[in-house]
Amino acid sequence: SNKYNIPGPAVLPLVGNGIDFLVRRSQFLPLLAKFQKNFGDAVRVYLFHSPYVLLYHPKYIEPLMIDNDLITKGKSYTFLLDWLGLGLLTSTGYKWRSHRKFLTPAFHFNILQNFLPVFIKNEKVLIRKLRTSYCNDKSFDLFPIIALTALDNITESIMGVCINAQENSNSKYVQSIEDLSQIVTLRMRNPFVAEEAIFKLTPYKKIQDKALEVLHGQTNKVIEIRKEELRSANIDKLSSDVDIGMKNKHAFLDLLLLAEVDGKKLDEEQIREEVNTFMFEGHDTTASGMVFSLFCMSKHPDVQEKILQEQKEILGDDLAREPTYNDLKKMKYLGLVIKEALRLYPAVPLIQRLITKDCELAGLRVKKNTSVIVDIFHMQRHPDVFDNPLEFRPERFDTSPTATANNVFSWLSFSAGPRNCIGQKFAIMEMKVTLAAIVKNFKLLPVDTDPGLCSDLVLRAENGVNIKLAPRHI
Ligand code: HEM
Repeated sequence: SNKYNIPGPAVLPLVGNGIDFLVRRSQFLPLLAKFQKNFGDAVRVYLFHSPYVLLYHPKYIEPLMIDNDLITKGKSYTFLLDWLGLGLLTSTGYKWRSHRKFLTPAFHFNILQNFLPVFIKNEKVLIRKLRTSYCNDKSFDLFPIIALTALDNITESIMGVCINAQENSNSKYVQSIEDLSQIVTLRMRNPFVAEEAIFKLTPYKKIQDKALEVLHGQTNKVIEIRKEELRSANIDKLSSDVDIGMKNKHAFLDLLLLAEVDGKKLDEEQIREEVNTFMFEGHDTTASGMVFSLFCMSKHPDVQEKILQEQKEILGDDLAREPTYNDLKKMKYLGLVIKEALRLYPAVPLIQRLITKDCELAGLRVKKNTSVIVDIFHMQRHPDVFDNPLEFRPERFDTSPTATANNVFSWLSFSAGPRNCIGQKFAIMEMKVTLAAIVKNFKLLPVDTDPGLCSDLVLRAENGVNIKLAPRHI
């Protein structure tokens, strides 16, 4: 019997609907679309004996996102634990609450302003790379290139350590992130490989171990470099809370290394968990966001012209001038372009919560221990939520939106409620700096291949996100 008043496909003994989920990575989003088409905006499925509910409409999603008790992440996040441990993304309860409170000041806009020179420096390296190696008749995949820019941005800003990944073009780190993301999401879909005993027998286990060695090696290196800098400067504690909040004498990493939570410094493991979490969550997301924004722009030359026009209005005669924080705030149209690109191509396409108490979501009965998948990707393409949802039209966010689109829960690219993205302002700032520079320097030309979208933790593309570049002269 269905103790849920939620429709879904017929459930087989033992495997549940697990067989349906055995699809190629680029077929997972289409599978979720098929469930929505067949059963509506809320669908119940079972992966083996574990119940999942898929939500596609803001009316069901809103009550979930605003509930201060429903802050525990879904079952699928367990596959991230070997990599990220229980950092801010994956933890719950008191640990999450106290770390969130403790880390929030590090994302105050006073601090973010100090990152502007970092973003500009790395944008310049990117422009030089693009001009010398990619500005020709050949199409190329943006993702690995932009991922290195984003990696340098996060490492140098919040970690306070310079690794020059763009110039050393050591893409072992980026490759490892991609390998791990694919393995982790495979385990989220495939209930067989999900089992630790089976996973260990597959070749994926070896690939995962190798990738973890690279990623953890990198985070350990970053922590060691910063520790050494603090040691040689004789700094062993923060002189006051305002060091972080207002004056930014210290990077985010120093907060982890020096500050106290409940009268105690964080232990080594807690520090590593947060560094791994922020290194990943702080660069792969913005990389995806920038790459798909550029992809959308490549198909819309008029949008590029409008961005350029806005740049001219803001920067005046000298289009090559470095933008100030104030200039960034004035880039309203570019902001709309990013918002619209993230609507169609949300960098985090799916999120999940574990329901920790029997509850009702706008009439849906959801039992304790159900994992609820919020399908941000399809919700943001829902024809009841956005007019002509597949059309790329940045202006849609400018004029008064339709009644349903007005709901803040109809645009969830950064999630909402207590577990929303802590890095939203950081991300928008980084994306504005980088995207404006690219549009000023190049014409983006479309390439006619289907990217083959994959929800591999962040939105990626099986066939790459390809464009061509032609020079502009500014
Ligand atoms: C375009 C860029 C970004 C997008 C679309 C994005 C999106 C999201 C989303 C949807 C969540 C909720 C995840 C969940 O419920 O499991 C989230 C959480 C989070 N994001 Fe972002 N993010 C972006 C950039 C960043 C950046 C730049 C940072 C760090 C500097 C960051 C750090 C985090 C962290 C730590 C969390 C967990 C917060 C918590 O649970 O308290 N993100 N992000």
